[in-house]
Order: sequence, then C-alpha cells, then structure tokens
Amino acid sequence: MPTETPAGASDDRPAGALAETLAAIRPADPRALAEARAHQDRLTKPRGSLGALEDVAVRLAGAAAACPPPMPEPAALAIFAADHGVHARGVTPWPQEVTVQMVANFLAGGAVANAFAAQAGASVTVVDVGVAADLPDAPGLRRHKVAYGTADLSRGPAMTREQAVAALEAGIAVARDLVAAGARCLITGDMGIANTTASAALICAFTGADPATATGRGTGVDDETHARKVEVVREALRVNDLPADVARDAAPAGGVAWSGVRQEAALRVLAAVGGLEHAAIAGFVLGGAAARVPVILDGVIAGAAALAAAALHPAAIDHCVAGHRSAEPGHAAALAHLGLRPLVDLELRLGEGTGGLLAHPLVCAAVRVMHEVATFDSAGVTEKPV
Ligand SMILES: O=C(O)c1ccc[n+]([C@@H]2O[C@H](COP(=O)([O-])O)[C@@H](O)[C@H]2O)c1
Ligand SMILES: Cc1cc2nc[nH]c2cc1C
Repeated sequence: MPTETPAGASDDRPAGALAETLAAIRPADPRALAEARAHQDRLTKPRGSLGALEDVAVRLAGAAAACPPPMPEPAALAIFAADHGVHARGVTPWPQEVTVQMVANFLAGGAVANAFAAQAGASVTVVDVGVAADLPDAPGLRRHKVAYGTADLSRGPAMTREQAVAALEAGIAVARDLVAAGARCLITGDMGIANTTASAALICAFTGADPATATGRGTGVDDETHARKVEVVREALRVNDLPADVARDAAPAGGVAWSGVRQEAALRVLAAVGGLEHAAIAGFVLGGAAARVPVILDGVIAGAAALAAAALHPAAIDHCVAGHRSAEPGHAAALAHLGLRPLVDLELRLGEGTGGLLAHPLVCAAVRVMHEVATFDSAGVTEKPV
C-alpha cells in the first residue's frame, strides 16, 4: 500500500523514461523570475497595465531560467486520442466510433483544431494512445497504442499501473520528439468520447471535489444522462477505493517536492479512473517541463491530466500556462487547485486543443513585450506620474 511506504523511498520510483523525466524537472528559477518582474516594471507602460499577460511573461522567464524567455514559437499541438470502457454506462450520447472518425478528420485537416492550428502556425500531431480500432497509416499519426480503450472505471481500475506508465511514457516521447524537431511551445489536445467522465473522476480524486459539482455535461448531455454520470463518477471513486482524502497523498502541497508515496498515490489514482489520453497528456506535460519548453494546457481533460502530472512532480506546473477555462465545471476546480489562471474564457467545450491554440498568440504577445518594448530609460520617457 502506498501509505505504508516511507516518504521519499527511492525504491518506489518508477524506472525508465518516466523516472528520468521526473529527475530532470526543475522548478521556476527564482533569479529569472525576479529579473523578469523588475524588467516588466522598467518598460514604457504603467506598472501592471498588461495585467495577467505580465504574469505569463514572468512565469515563462522562471520556467526557462532566462530573462527575457525565448519566444514560444513555433508551437506544436499533440492530440492524444483514446477510448473509454465507461462509455458502456451511457454517460455520453455519442457513439464510441466518433473517436476514430475524428482521428481521421484531424489527419485529413478537417477539424476545428486544424483550423485553429493553421491560424496559430502550429503543427498538428495525432497520437493513438488507446483508440478502440486499428488505424491505417497516415502522415501526422503517431502510434503508441497501449490498449484498445480502457476498462470501465465504474467497475474497477480503468488501467493497470503498467498501462498508465506506458501511456505516460508515450506522452514523454511525443514531447521529446516535438522539441527535438524545433517546437518551442507545446499545446495539449485530446479526443476521446466519454473522457469528460474520467476527467471528473480524476478531478474529484485529486482535489477532493464532490462529483455533483465536478461532473459536467461534456458534449452536451441531457438532465437524465447528467444525473447518471454523477452517479457513475461516485461509483468509480467508491469501487476504486478513492475517498476524498486520497488527495492528501496525491495532490501537490506547497513547497513539497515529491516522494515515493506521492508518486505511487498519483499513479494509483491515474490508473484507477483516468484515461489513456489523460496519462499521455500528463507525460507530455512532464516531458515539456523536463525540456524547459512551455506547455499550454487546453480544457478539462488537460486540467485533469495536469493534476496527475502535478502529483507526480509539483514543479512541472511551473512550466504550464492555462490556455482557457472550459465550460465544464470541474475545470475551474482543477485550475484553482493547480493555482493557474486561464487566459481565455469563451465557454468553449470542444477539446482537441482548441482553447490552448487560441491562447497561443496571447502567450507570444506577452513574451514579445519582454523582447521589444523600450524601457523608460532607453526611450527617454518620464517614469513617474506627477
Ligand atoms: O476540453 C474540454 O473542456 C471538453 C469539454 C467537453 C467535451 N470535450 C470533448 O468531448 C469529448 C468528450 O465528451 P463526452 O460527453 O463524450 O464525455 C472529448 O472528445 C473531448 O475532447 C472537451
Ligand atoms: C463531433 C465531435 C468532435 C469532437 N472533438 C472533440 N470531441 C468531440 C466530440 C464530438 C462528438
């Protein structure tokens, strides 16, 4: 049992790429943070007048350990696709085949994510981490299938620990390869019919939120389906023995780095109620953090996955920006727990990475200010109001 393991016991740490990635993650650099904050105040604008954009630029300086931070472009979107055993419980009106059909749509360039990626100048990679069908070869498709979908999380664990680690490592590999190919900003994307149910369960387990408040309407379910979905999330937490206080072991706590206990608890929660795409997105976040390349998080699926990444290594979140706030209620709970402020709030509830892509120009603008705006000194502008 994780609770019987001494805190910090190295024996419990996973081996392989996950362990190496966790070991490479560094928190925000305090010197770069201070330098960036001071630089913001020297630029030709009233102090704080760029609001949350100033915080984004300072955050990216801390993450990169450089002031100014590198421009976060080009960006690369990775859409992690997977299916869910809990679909059988009637938690979504959409047939499971829509997952594989949308994968084909992404690869053909026909989805909203493709249009938004073109607008942002981002590349699109589609990753099969657990689609319940065989996919033909296509440019832009990466194969990391761990299983043909998860098991039903309301009847027992959705994944084995090994499957969760394999999916985490798939996400790490995708992040590593995109960075090696030149990406300087990673954007999370997802596709998986029924994955808002798994997201709600993860958010409850990691934050202690109640299923009635964290479970939303996903693609747009009716009252009856929503009520069933809340009960399915409750059942998943009970069947998998994840009481509200499991969050004590798995959730990030201020100042604490990480320990074997925390990691094992995080893996147990992720495997019990997560999806293969959640695990892969958590790995993608860890991979970006290890490479000191910023990660823009998309909606509720990314928020739930980021909770798992934070539980595995709290400092990973220093490298993340919340692209937007989804209409899904659990997303706000996840972001509050992570201490992240979303940049865009347009009642989006699509997923695919669309909210993250919309935020990318804002993140670029925030960093460009640090590179290009004159200081009061250099421009000869009077620094103090009369
Ligand atoms: O990103 C979000 O916040 C979001 C909110 C609602 C729905 N989705 C997308 O819709 C699908 C899951 O919805 P559902 O109702 O089948 O659980 C999945 O493919 C997600 O990408 C995404
Ligand atoms: C059509 C459709 C597109 C999506 N994109 C992300 N999730 C989705 C769910 C559906 C149903």
